[in-house]
Order: sequence, then structure tokens, then C-alpha cells
Amino acid sequence: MISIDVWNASVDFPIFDAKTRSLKKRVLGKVGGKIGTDSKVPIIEALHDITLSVKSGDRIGLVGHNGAGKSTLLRLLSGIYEPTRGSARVNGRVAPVFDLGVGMDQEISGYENIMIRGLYLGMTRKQMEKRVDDIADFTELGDYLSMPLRTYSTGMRVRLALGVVTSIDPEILLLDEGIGAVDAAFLNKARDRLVDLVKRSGLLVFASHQDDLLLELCTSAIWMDEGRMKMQGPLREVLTAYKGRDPFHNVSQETLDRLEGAPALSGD
Ligand SMILES: Nc1ncnc2c1ncn2[C@@H]1O[C@H](COP(=O)(O)OP(=O)(O)OP(=O)(O)O)[C@@H](O)[C@H]1O
Repeated sequence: MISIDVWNASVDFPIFDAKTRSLKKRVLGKVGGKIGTDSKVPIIEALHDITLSVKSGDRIGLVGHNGAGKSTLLRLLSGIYEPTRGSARVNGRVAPVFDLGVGMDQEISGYENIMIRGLYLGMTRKQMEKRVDDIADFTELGDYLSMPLRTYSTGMRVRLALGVVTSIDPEILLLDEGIGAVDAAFLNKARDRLVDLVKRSGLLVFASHQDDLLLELCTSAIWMDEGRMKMQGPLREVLTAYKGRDPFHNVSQETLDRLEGAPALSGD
């Protein structure tokens, strides 16, 4: 059974090179997280006392201001970060999609990068061999796919990365938004694949600042604030509370029906 359970988990980042008072003050003024001041070494409390239970079928959006702890929570859920206190248990194969460029090699070709990135995301070589033509078509990169990645523009790299990411079959999909650098027409094409990817995946947690993407991909949400879970529940309720207005007032009835019929977050 695919699931993620987190019990009273906190994640601290000690800042070893910020010992002086003035630097401490500067850090305190800038970030959205909370800085602990009772130890000699300043500590950023990126996550504080998180208890959460997610299971197969959940489609959860993470919302909150810059520095609220969304990315850190995704990294905790993926097993990349261990909790400083508390515990976390993940059952299922995780595909962490945080940085579209991770796992890409500048010196090898687009084709080779497709394979390597697929393996990094938990696919087998055989599975990737079956998908490589479809991914190549999707990217529309043509002969560039035989050239080293360092010859690509930023947008071309994102096309390649999106092609691979949207071709996998993850049990647990952890998505940090970062798909800005493609042109609008390509993003629309990627959107359809992204929606399909989410449908195929057993469980989704998606950190985003974009209401339209959250609406398309998620049914429930968690509002993070200063490293804590401020609210969790149906997407519309949480977004309305977070934004101070209902962001769905001009959304189609069909979409609203889909959200109404969706299961509430299992941690409720
Ligand atoms: N590796 C790190 N070392 C030190 N502090 C960190 C580290 N990663 C995150 N933080 C701090 O933890 C807090 C939470 O950051 P996080 O990246 O999780 O926020 P976020 O909600 O994803 O923000 P954004 O919307 O800007 O991406 C912030 O105060 C940030 O400065």
C-alpha cells in the first residue's frame, strides 16, 4: 500500500557561518522561516512539528509564502532529509521532481540524458528504451537530441527534462514547480502530459504558487506557514483561506464537480 506517514517531525538547518550578531540579524530579517536564537549557532527551523498521513489516491497541493517550508517538506517526504526530531515513513517508489535539471549531464547527448534521467527517476533501462522515441517526438528537438546538452538553450533543456519526467510511472510523485522557462504553446502541450502523469501516479504532493495548476492537478491542500501546517483540507477551502478570496469563482461547473467528488485528505 502506497503511503507516507510523518509524526511530529521537525527539520532544522544550523547555520554554522552565521555566528555574529549582525549576520544573525540580517538573516532574521530576510527569510520566511523561523530562526531559533537560543543556541550559539543560529538555527533555521524550516519545519516544525509536522504530523501528516497521506495515502494512495491523494492529490495534495502545498501552498504558502516564500520560505514557508514547502520544498523542505517535499524533501522530507522523499527521504532526502531526515527529520531532526520526530519520524517519517514512506511506503512506495518515490519520483522526486524538484529541479528539472538534476541528473542531466552537459557532455552527453539529449538521447543519453533521457535514459540517465529516467533511471534516476526510478525507471528501468528497458522501460526507458520503450519510451525514448515518444519522448523525442514530444520535445520536438530533432537533430539536437544527438548533440551534447551544453549546446541547448534553457528552454530546450526544460523541454527535454519535461519529456522525461512526464513519461515515468511513479508510485509517489513529489513535484516542486519549476516549469517556467518554456514558451506558452509548449507549456500547454506539457500540461496535458503532466495531467496524465498525475493520473498515473499513486499519490501526488505538489508545491506551487500557481492556482490554475493546483486546480488542474490537486484536490486537497496544505497551507504551510513558518514551517508549520497552518491548515489542511479540500483545495478550495484552503486556497480561499490562504488568499483571502475564493480563487475558483469563475471556474467551470465540471471542474467544481471533480473537486467535490474527490476524497478529502486522509489526514483530516
Ligand atoms: N539547505 C538549507 N540551509 C539553510 N536553510 C534552508 C535550507 N533550505 C531551506 N532553508 C530555509 O528553510 C525555510 C523553508 O524553506 P523552503 O525552501 O522549504 O521554503 P518554500 O516554502 O519552498 O519557499 P519558496 O516558495 O520560496 O520555494 C526558509 O527559511 C529557508 O531559508
